[in-house]
Amino acid sequence: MTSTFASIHEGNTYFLLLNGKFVQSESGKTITGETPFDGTPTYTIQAATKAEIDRAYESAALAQRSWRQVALWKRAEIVHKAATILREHVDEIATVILREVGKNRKSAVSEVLRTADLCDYTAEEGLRMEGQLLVSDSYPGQPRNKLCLVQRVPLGVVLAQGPFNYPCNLTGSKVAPALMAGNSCVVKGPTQGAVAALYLTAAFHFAGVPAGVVNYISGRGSEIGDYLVTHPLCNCISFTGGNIGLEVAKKAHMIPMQMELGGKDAAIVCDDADLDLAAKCIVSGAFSYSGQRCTAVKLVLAVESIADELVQKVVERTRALTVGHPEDDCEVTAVINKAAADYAESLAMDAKEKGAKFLLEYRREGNLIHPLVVDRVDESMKLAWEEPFAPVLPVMRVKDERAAVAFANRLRYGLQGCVFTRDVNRAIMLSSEITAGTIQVNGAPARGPDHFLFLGHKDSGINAQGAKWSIEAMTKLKSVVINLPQEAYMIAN
Ligand SMILES: NC(=O)C1=CN([C@@H]2O[C@H](COP(=O)(O)OP(=O)(O)OC[C@H]3O[C@@H](n4cnc5c(N)ncnc54)[C@H](OP(=O)(O)O)[C@@H]3O)[C@@H](O)[C@H]2O)C=CC1
Ligand SMILES: O=C(O)[C@H](O)COP(=O)(O)O
Repeated sequence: MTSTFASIHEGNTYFLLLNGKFVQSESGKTITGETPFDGTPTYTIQAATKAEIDRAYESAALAQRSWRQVALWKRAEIVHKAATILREHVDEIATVILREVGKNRKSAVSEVLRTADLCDYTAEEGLRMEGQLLVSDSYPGQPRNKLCLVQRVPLGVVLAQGPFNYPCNLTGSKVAPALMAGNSCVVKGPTQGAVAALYLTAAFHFAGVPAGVVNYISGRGSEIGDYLVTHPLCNCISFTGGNIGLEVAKKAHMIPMQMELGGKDAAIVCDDADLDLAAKCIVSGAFSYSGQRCTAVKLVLAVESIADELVQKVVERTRALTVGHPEDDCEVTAVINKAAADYAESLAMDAKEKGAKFLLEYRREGNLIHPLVVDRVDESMKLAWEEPFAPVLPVMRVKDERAAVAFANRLRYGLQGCVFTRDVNRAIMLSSEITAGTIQVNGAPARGPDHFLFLGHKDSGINAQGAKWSIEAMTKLKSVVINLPQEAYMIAN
């Protein structure tokens, strides 16, 4: 059976989507990716030109004028259809994710299905995007002779830029709410993950959005990124990625932004914690998808009195992790590329040189770093502060939970964190004092489920994500005030 997606590529070469057409770039330039795990060629994508970026934005701006007047139920019907298309092609798309970003098959399948669920939920959330009616006499001294109708209105063209680690889900977490809000999209996929992001974008095209409502651009962010984010027809930037996002935010003009950036999520383990639970959450939190999650546990702050016992449990569980090829559903696989592996290695070696202890043998084959627990990390080490985005877990021992909170609050990031304690009051008190978007109590940091609030404080982001909040982030408020000739009270009897 021919795939719905047959027209997005020719053999191994994948196209741009401009104004409803899948095309090769006029640049004649392409980029061929390689698998993180064995360096074999994956797919060839287009290196778009500035003129093609202009066309994408122009098409999106024009199409949005009609799209914003498409009935909400119709928009929802199309977004639901996109979810169905994703489910119908889950294996095809999961294979692309596995090859492009080295995610094991089970997790890749889960990412696609999670994205379909996100689309369905967002469609329903968009249908119920409430307005508001205000009456003037609710304000002191006012008669009821004014009615204020408040609505959310679309921004126009949303630039949707996702990271490599969830090339389908984090692109979908932008496109679905953008469309439900009445916006159109220019999608720029991560170069490693570009084809998965193209599949996601194309799913909306095949679901029936009018030409120009979704457009897809590929090419190196370092080459075309500035042009994309400063484009005069860009009305909103929804960006997920690393510190580059901080630069993007500074370059962008006065437009709304939804920025989900890096994290250094700390796990605070109190002296009354359930250490088996804490160890389980820390190991899964630190090493799933090889630590390449913004919400990965990236620092353990263990109260000294329980640190030895906790570390022993963490090491035992870490030793049991499966390490190897994503096709074998191994939990730890190669990180995205050599530069990422080199960076993580440099952080680990810097810590070791400054006195930290490797509790497992350091092993690396190419981009595959075996899970490593680094104990007795202190603030002189880069690993205490920076984001490895790899299977390297630092443990810092602290006097008590107050010292743990104090250190966590010195981190530049404020995405998530987690607290392990049996005392709910203590959990609430500590969570309220930690400067982060979300604190998980007795659980690992996580963005999912995708209708939950998800946001970063400090250098971890601007604005918020999560079905409802993403729709809001891609709209503005607008009001119409009806001035009545005299007071008017609606009555029922
Ligand atoms: N808070 C969150 O929800 C998440 C945060 N992250 C963070 O992202 C990082 C890893 O993901 P990664 O993909 O490497 O992130 P990057 O920041 O490297 O890339 C994110 C996106 O920005 C693009 N880009 C690169 N340079 C520029 C530029 N100058 N202008 C505009 N866009 C540009 C990239 O394109 P290209 O691929 O072509 O370089 C990609 O599409 C980690 O720091 C992680 O913490 C990841 C996932 C979720
Ligand atoms: O990109 C990421 O790292 C995701 O936002 C993490 O999502 P998860 O916590 O649900 O895996």
